Amino acid sequence: MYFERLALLNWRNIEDTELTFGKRFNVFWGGNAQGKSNLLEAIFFLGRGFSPRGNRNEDFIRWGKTQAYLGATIRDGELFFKKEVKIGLEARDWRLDNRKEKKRDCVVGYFPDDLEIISGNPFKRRQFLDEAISFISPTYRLLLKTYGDILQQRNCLLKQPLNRELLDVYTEKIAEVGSRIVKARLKYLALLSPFFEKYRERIEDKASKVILRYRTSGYAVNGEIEIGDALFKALGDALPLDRERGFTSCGPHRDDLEFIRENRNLRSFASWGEQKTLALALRLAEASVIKSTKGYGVVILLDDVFSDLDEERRRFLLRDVFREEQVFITTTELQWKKLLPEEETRSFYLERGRVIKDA
Ligand SMILES: Nc1ncnc2c1ncn2[C@@H]1O[C@H](COP(=O)(O)OP(=O)(O)OP(=O)(O)O)[C@@H](O)[C@H]1O
Repeated sequence: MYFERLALLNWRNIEDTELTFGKRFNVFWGGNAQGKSNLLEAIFFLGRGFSPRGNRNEDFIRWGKTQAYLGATIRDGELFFKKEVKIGLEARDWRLDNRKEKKRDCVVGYFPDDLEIISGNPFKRRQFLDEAISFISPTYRLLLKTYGDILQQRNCLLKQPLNRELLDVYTEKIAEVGSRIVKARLKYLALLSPFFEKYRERIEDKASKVILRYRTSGYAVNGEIEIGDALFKALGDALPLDRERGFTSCGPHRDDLEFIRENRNLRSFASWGEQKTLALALRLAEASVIKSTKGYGVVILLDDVFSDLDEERRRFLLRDVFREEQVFITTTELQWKKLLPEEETRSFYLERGRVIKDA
């Protein structure tokens, strides 16, 4: 699958632009704050249906305007389709070949905000897991929705005078649906971890491994007791405190993913450089899981990755990792461009939201 054309109107600082991309490497370059990441974000938004940089319509729309438009022609083997979205201040209108439909495509992006997956609060890591799993398993998305609804109802009940019978029904439901979420996350981590370690090894300076460890919020997942039973018991034990606080304190909505090196949680110890390479390894692993489970290619977006990598690592990414995918790269300097195959590379120079050179 690859993006053949992209049209943008009033998307962030980009006024009105139409671009034709190459099947392999597409480089957006220029000075700081010219619109490179905005362009990359537009591709991600069209591909996946949400932005990695926020969710407010008014932020996507060019300041002073009331509507933005993105449209792309996407090729998939012999097929091609047109995907569009109009973003108003209040609503989004998705179209697929002129039909009202929203489709999720195989786009994986590394953006600088991804550092928060390593060092930010647990919500960021749960969000990473949930988005990645939902993409390969649409039923997981439904499961999350169901869980969210039950949780909300249980939290309401916790705040009301005790209705033990009804509360027990919701506790059972939380344990049942919650355990399915936890199992899906553990299964996903088992798929992700070997890829993550493979990429980490190649793009980090450190030899010591990083283990991805799922941390539950007060219930066991050690195989000795069924996860649903363990969660049910933990929910029961926490009930007096949960009623005092008015919310459910254990379950997948409170769990975390830990990055452990030499018994230390990197959330508190990773340097900025480590956070960056680990987050990059994680996104590359996410793409590899999609390829291995779905069996088809992924469009890769890399926002400001190359400036901090040495030549060996750049070469590894460009030659060993991305052998056939369409790759979009943003950069402020082009010294490393010689590593890209000239005949398979297109460059787009950006200045104040306008693409002024298409080499
Ligand atoms: N809704 C909007 N309307 C107009 N301009 C916007 C909007 N949202 C963001 N911008 C501006 O777009 C500009 C370009 O942002 P972008 O993140 O694409 O920069 P960049 O070229 O990737 O720069 P860097 O190399 O520094 O990351 C910024 O100055 C930002 O303030």
